[in-house]
Amino acid sequence: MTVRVGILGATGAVGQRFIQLLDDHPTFDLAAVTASEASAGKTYREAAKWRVDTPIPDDVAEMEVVETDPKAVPDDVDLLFSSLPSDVAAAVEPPFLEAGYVVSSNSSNDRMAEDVPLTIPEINPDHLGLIDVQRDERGWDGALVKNPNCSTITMVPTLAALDRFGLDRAHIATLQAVSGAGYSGVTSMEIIDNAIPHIGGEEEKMETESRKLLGSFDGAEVTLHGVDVAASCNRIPTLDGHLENVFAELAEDPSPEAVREAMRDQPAADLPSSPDQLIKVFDDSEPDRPQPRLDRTYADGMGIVAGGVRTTTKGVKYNCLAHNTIRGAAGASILNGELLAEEGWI
Ligand SMILES: NC(=O)C1=CN([C@@H]2O[C@H](COP(=O)(O)OP(=O)(O)OC[C@H]3O[C@@H](n4cnc5c(N)ncnc54)[C@H](OP(=O)(O)O)[C@@H]3O)[C@@H](O)[C@H]2O)C=CC1
Ligand SMILES: N[C@@H](CC(=O)OP(=O)(O)O)C(=O)O
Repeated sequence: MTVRVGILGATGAVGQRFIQLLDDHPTFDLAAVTASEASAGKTYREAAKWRVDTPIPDDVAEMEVVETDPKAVPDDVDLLFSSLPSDVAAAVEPPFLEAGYVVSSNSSNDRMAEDVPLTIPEINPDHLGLIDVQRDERGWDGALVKNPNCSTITMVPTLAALDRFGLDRAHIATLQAVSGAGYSGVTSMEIIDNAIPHIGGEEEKMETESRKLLGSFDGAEVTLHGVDVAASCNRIPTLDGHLENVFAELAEDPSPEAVREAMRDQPAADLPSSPDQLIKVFDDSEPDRPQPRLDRTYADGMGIVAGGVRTTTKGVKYNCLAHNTIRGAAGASILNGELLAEEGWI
């Protein structure tokens, strides 16, 4: 079955990743690209300052960019991906939902709303059931599904694997790539030869979104997981790939090998963009992995890579990494779109 898709905010950094990842997608056919009024009416090639490392697909280059308005998007588009600034998304997504579109959104607004599924297909696919609650409460014909923040999605699959040992507490320090801040987010004068120990709002997102993702859904509401999460976020001068140091306190006392096995056993999803093995784990023979430059393209950027598993007095510490604009952004929304299609929500 072919699904006709559109991208809201298609000219931006994440929008460009959507276009790259949707090129040659087995079932999704790109039919609409939107951006701001300043870009509307131009061809995509004219409107987008293309910065992705593969060329703009020929058919997309000549597409007309339209306004981010339900009236400008063809009615026969089945699924919209959203990569708008969150304040814009908060204003613009509801009219699309009222008009009956299903929106798989990467923007941070409404991630913690009680009736909005915040989903990683390999971790909490059942939370999509919140769509029925959402439709009842909001009267929308469409549906809104969110993927998490890029730093959150990097660690949550590893925490899910640790939960079999009784996950009590997780403390995390991040080393985040500059692409996470967008093309103009940090200047070269700020970041070269430097590290910035603050990323606005990021720590709160990691601390709350992770508990929702790991929480349980009873058909009516999500109960947050009881794990105590504390994060400290740092920007460093890598281009792509967020690396994180995790310190997890556990009820049980597993060996590093048992932890590595649990991470390797964390199930993948049977979806077109899901990796065959969700978490790749380095053992003791390569204690200096994962590294952003060497490991961010694991599984075409859709996988999680972990390593350096060591015991502590109350549990384990380890490092994990994911590609922030692929697994952490556009790829995460596409995977949610694939799950929506697979489960018949579109
Ligand atoms: N960069 C990253 O790694 C990550 C980003 N995100 C999130 O994804 C979202 C997009 O980020 P990013 O791609 O970096 O942002 P960009 O600023 O690069 O792109 C924003 C997009 O939104 C469009 N837009 C801006 N204002 C309006 C408006 N008023 N009406 C309609 N369209 C508008 C822009 O169009 P135009 O070109 O015409 O201005 C552009 O297409 C954000 O919410 C961000 O927080 C999430 C995870 C990672
Ligand atoms: N804050 C993230 C990127 C981002 O935009 O996150 P969010 O999707 O939560 O807005 C970073 O700097 O790496």
